[in-house]
Amino acid sequence: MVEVALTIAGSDSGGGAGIQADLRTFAFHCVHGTSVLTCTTAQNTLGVTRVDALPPAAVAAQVVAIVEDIGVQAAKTGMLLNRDIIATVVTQVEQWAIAPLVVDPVMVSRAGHQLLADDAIACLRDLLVPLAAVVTPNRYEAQLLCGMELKTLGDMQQAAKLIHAFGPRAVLVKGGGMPGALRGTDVWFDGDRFEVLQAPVVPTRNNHGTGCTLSAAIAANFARGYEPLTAVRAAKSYVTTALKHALDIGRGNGPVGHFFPLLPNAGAG
Ligand SMILES: Nc1ncnc2c1ncn2[C@@H]1O[C@H](COP(=O)(O)OP(=O)(O)OP(=O)(O)O)[C@@H](O)[C@H]1O
Ligand SMILES: Cc1ncc(COP(=O)(O)O)c(N)n1
Repeated sequence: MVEVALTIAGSDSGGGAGIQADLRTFAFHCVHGTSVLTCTTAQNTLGVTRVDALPPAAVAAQVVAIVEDIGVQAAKTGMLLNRDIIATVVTQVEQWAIAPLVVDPVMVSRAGHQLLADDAIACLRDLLVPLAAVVTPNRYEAQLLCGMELKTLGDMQQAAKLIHAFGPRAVLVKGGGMPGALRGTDVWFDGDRFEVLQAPVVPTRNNHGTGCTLSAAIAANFARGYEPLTAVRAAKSYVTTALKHALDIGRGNGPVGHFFPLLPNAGAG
């Protein structure tokens, strides 16, 4: 059987994050990737210069085309941009019972560009997050979702608990934006147990797309039938390897290397 995963996300013209990172991640995991585009970004390693939304009806039609014919074993959401697109995605996920769903609550790019309208945060939190098998906020997104500042491991655990109360089955608070050794540390909470997932900090500025890659790898592992925590552990290990093989391209933050670990003479970025 061929496993199929779906990403509902934005396009990154520079190829480092968004749909492009998700599809490469699915392919690396030998899972067929389907995609629903929510918007295009004019983007490179330095930042985002323009964002154009797709009409919500175009988003809905892409979902229908995929689920009516192909079907998916797991899905993830990334950049959803605005309230109308979020509401459309929620309707489609519910109507077609798309599950398990990984929600990456993308809000701001690594370079500081806003990727979600201010008035859409509550909509994402109240309508989409409760449908998630796993929601994967980074430091900044966790702060916006639960209203507390994150400085320590204890703060990450507290935030995971607060976000769990919004209704997802599990929360993974990611540490890429945390200080010191916490940069490679993520916190898992499923309502029952906490788990601290640790990886050595990879000393590279080429970290564009880490969050997209992690959530896509979790979805791919779900499609392959992994249990949630097993899916997350394997995905974290993949991101660490991809970071070690990040690409030194452009003048800003280059992308992680999704396939480069496989190539002979793959150099670390
Ligand atoms: N320098 C690093 N060394 C090791 N692991 C890292 C590093 N930076 C990020 N990570 C890991 O990468 C994953 C993604 O976390 P991060 O906090 O960077 O997400 P994000 O900010 O959503 O990413 P994105 O850049 O796609 O928005 C997490 O597992 C995190 O621990
Ligand atoms: C289309 C799109 N989706 C997601 C991100 C977040 O990734 P990052 O924080 O690495 O910029 C992005 N920059 N662009």
